[in-house]
Amino acid sequence: MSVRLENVTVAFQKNVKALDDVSFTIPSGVYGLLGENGAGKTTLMRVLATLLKPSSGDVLMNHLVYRENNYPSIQKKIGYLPQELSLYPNLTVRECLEYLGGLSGIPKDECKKRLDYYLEKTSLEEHQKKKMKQLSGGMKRRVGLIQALLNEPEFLIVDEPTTGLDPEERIRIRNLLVEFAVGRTVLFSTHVVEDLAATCSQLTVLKKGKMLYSGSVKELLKRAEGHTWICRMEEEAQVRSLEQKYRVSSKQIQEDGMTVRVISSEKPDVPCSPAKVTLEDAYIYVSNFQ
Ligand SMILES: Nc1ncnc2c1ncn2[C@@H]1O[C@H](COP(=O)(O)OP(=O)(O)OP(=O)(O)O)[C@@H](O)[C@H]1O
Repeated sequence: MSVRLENVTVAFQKNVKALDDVSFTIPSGVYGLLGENGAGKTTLMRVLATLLKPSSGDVLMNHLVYRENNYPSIQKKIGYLPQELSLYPNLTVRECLEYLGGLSGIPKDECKKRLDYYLEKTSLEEHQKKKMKQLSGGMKRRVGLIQALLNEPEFLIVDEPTTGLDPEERIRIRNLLVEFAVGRTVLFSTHVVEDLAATCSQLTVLKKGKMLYSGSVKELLKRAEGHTWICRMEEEAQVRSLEQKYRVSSKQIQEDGMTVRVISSEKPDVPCSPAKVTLEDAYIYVSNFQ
């Protein structure tokens, strides 16, 4: 399954475009959607989930065009984890998911099997008898993910699925999404670059509604090659002056001074050496220099 956006624009008010002429194709596997706050990620996902009609442009799921008469067949193939989801506070985790499974028309025995599997995969087995209102934020996020997975959709759309999860749970959820994506399409939106570095080989970068990059992680890394530097500074004042001139992506204090990572089109005019590009560097490079 592949999903294609063609010149999609969403304008909430005149002159304010949450998405501005965005075109790219989401093939099967895990596909990343990266962008700062307000970049347009949630808007794009809502369009893909059929919850929002674009002001102009088209979306196609394989050859099926996103039009109201096609929505029922499109929606059957979609699972969606929105950024905010409130589920029945007085039901237990299991009751809530069984109810949602029933609404999706999943046969009872099959629903039970899937629930056992996904509750184990998301480490929620021991919490399944808790009421939804008793769960922590990270647990609610995982229940939300199960509701999106339960129907085993061909196209899974997940909006920041790892928010509020501890490091071990993050890794488990990322691995679950990679496993789930075999033979399916998963759109994974986040502003945590690390999550995408670990899961996907292709992505789109958005900024203020515009598409800055769409393609492979490899090609994105290549773009920042020769523009990432490691500078060694001895004094805090030197670091401050470097920060005023260049885009600093990270700083590390060491015994003999400070190591500063700089993203710059030209070699900084301080002692420095080229660094191996990370996805975070490449993201900062395309977001600021292209
Ligand atoms: N219903 C709405 N009405 C008016 N403006 C909106 C609406 N929804 C979103 N916007 C605006 O559209 C832009 C994109 O918002 P969106 O929520 O899609 O960004 P995002 O990339 O998901 O951000 P975040 O990472 O903070 O969740 C923002 O400027 C936002 O204020």
